[in-house]
Amino acid sequence: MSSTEGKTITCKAAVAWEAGKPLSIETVEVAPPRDGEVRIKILYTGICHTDDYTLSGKDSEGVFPVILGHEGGGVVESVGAGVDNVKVGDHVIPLYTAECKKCKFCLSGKTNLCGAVRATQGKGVMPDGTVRFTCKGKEVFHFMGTSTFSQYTVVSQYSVVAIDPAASLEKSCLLGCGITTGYGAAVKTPGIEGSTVAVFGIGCVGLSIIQGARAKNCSKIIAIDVNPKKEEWAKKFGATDFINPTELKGSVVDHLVEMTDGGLDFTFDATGNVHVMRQALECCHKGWGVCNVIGVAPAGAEISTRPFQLVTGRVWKGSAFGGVKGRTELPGLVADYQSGKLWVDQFVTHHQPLEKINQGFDDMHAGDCIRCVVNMGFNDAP
Ligand SMILES: NC(=O)C1=CN([C@@H]2O[C@H](COP(=O)(O)OP(=O)(O)OC[C@H]3O[C@@H](n4cnc5c(N)ncnc54)[C@H](O)[C@@H]3O)[C@@H](O)[C@H]2O)C=CC1
Ligand SMILES: N[C@@H](CCC(=O)N[C@@H](CSC=O)C(=O)NCC(=O)O)C(=O)O
Ligand SMILES: [Zn+2]
Ligand SMILES: [Zn+2]
Repeated sequence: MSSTEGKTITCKAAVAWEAGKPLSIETVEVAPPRDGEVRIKILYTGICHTDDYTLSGKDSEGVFPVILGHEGGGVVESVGAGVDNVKVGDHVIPLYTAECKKCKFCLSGKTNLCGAVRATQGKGVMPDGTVRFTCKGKEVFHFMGTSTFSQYTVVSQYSVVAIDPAASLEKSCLLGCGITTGYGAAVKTPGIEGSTVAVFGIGCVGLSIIQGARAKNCSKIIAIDVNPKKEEWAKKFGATDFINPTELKGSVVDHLVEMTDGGLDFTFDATGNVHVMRQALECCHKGWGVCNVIGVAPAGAEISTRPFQLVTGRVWKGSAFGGVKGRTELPGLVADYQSGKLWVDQFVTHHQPLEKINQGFDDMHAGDCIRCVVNMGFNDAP
């Protein structure tokens, strides 16, 4: 039993008081976990573009004040009644895509989406409709069921998975979102083995798609990005070609169709730009090309194309968290990282302490950052 079990913990967190403003490092109170909940000491967290997107005010589910963050790694501090999937001291990764293993979605065998906590998660509250965070006497909302920008957070038992304690949490926290999202989206695509692939947007997600496509021996892996610095990154991860659309005379779609004798077998959008999503569909091969939308677009944005693109056999689909079931499959990805099969360390380009988390957001915008890992400030962190 930990000395803090059953008690409110006072700790540091980065609070987003309102949209469009920098985060504020505050002293917050974190209430004990209730039935079916887990309180986690967060040691490290990545900063994902989705945190930035919600902070910007463009997220239709955005609520403030809130503690953002969903790419964390930590240690279980205490558990509420009825929790049997993790225990105090376990090394864990919080899961923004929960897995209850008993809802209609989880039992369908068709999706990694889970219905157990998603509705309350989207409102920034725990499954019982209340919050565990307070700051300066005000209630603070949760984010994506994880809120990893706090030294301690509370999550549903369905939103956490234990991993091998021998794995570095400083690195494997990135499996909580970006790497798993891209790698899973690629390797779980039926028929991708040996095929031709185009990846739009070469950030953490895009590089992870390339990594997955390489693992599946794709014959052509074309990386597309408007940032010329991404060519070296894309080639390092396994891209066979790189295109900067701003350097082309004609359209990127025409160029890709010509390069691939009629179009790609599989394409992926990892930009969040709806115009790019259209390009990613329209460069697919007639009759069978499949476009997977992964990027998150602002509230109100819509995708469009001529229905003829679909009539002639192209498919538009999407995926969240790479189609990966977190509690069932994430420990396997951690094992793949430990064995060297899955690159993770290579994604970490920047580090910041919690006090400088806003600098981490600036790093992300600078164009040469793949992932910034934030150290939450525990001197005993492994
Ligand atoms: N569906 C899901 O489960 C998840 C979705 N996301 C979303 O995926 C997207 C990518 O995330 P990150 O890799 O972290 O972002 P990132 O910002 O690191 O990478 C995006 C890349 O797209 C490039 N880009 C921007 N406009 C472009 C254009 N017009 N054409 C080609 N390239 C362009 C940028 O230069 C950048 O390199 C974001 O929208 C993020 O919110 C992230 C994680 C999970
Ligand atoms: N709140 C947003 C939805 C954002 C979104 O699509 N999120 C992805 C994960 S992005 C991670 O970095 C996701 O998991 N989607 C599935 C889900 O159930 O949320 C909005 O309202 O647009
Ligand atoms: Zn993310
Ligand atoms: Zn479920």
